[in-house]
Amino acid sequence: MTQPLASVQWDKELDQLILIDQTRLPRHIEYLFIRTIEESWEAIKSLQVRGAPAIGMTAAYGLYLGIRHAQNASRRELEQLITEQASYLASSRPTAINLVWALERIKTKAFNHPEISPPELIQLVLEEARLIQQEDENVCRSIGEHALTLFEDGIGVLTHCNAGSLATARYGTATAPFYLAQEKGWNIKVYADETRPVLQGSRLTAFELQQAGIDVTLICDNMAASVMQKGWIQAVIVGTDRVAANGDVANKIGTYGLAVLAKAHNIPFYVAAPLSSIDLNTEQGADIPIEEREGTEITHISEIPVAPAGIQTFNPAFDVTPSHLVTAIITEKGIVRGNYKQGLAELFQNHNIVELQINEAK
Ligand SMILES: CSC[C@H]1O[C@H](OP(=O)(O)O)[C@H](O)[C@@H]1O
Repeated sequence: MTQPLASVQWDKELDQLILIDQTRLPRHIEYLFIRTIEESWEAIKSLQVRGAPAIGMTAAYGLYLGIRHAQNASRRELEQLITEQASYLASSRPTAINLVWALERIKTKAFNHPEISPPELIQLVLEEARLIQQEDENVCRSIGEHALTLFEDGIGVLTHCNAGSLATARYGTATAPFYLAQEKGWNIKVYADETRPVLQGSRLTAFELQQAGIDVTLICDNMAASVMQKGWIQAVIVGTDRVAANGDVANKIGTYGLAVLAKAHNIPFYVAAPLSSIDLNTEQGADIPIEEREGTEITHISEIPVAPAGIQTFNPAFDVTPSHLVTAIITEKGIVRGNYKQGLAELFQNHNIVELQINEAK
């Protein structure tokens, strides 16, 4: 098995962030050397790095890049700068809660240490960013272990978009059970939706699973119903950008349709959700801000026009799946079913997870 590509790496020697440019995959494996907060913001905005956990990590490192030269600032000036730079990074994409979760986690940690000097505070921000990345790999593996209790050797599983190793520190969330099943010697047959318009499924999920030697079949989004009808799919598993307190799930556009199809075919529909993607401060899915992106993502593929010039477009990057269509939410702390409002709240309470007070422009 080829080790999955690490989409986000911190270069300690050169004090820089190294990203795989995911807009160039699968044809070209190219790296971006990020040295400023502006480059971090642009990498997130342009989907050079994408995937909720990966953009959270990138924002965390970007915050450090945005303050690292303020060694001579006063403590008060530095705290003000951290707040301003975090707000700037949060403006890059609105839906994935991991972005603001990572920034709020760092701010909370930093501001809870009034005794340390500005240079020490700058170093603390970097150390917390690195901790977020290190934890994410273990979180993804734990999600995979819990997800495997719901799968069997030899089943067919459909997934959407890329909630893979490229979207996280390693393993992915929705793809974690595929990597762990391979370690166990199981053969799970993965069906990957291409995921129009940006094609994260064909360009990224199919790429990374094929590289890993995992049995993956690429299908167009409009083929999902047929493969379900043929009986090839025993489960659907997707990632998420944000789970609301009631269990409604924001994820890549097309996820809601898959959930309806799964229900119609009596196929379980699972959501792999790290706690960092669960937002108990947002009551319901209707309150989750849905990013709308440029119409050129729809009208062009690799800069080749596939629609008439000037055509009107509607390009929401995400949709919301109501909780009643979700069979279970798989987290690193366990699997939640049924009454999600109660189950998610209990999960946080039982594991002493402090829900960060996230202030975001709605
Ligand atoms: C674990 S990745 C979660 C989520 O993020 C992706 O969106 P994007 O590619 O626009 O960043 C997709 O919705 C994944 O399911």
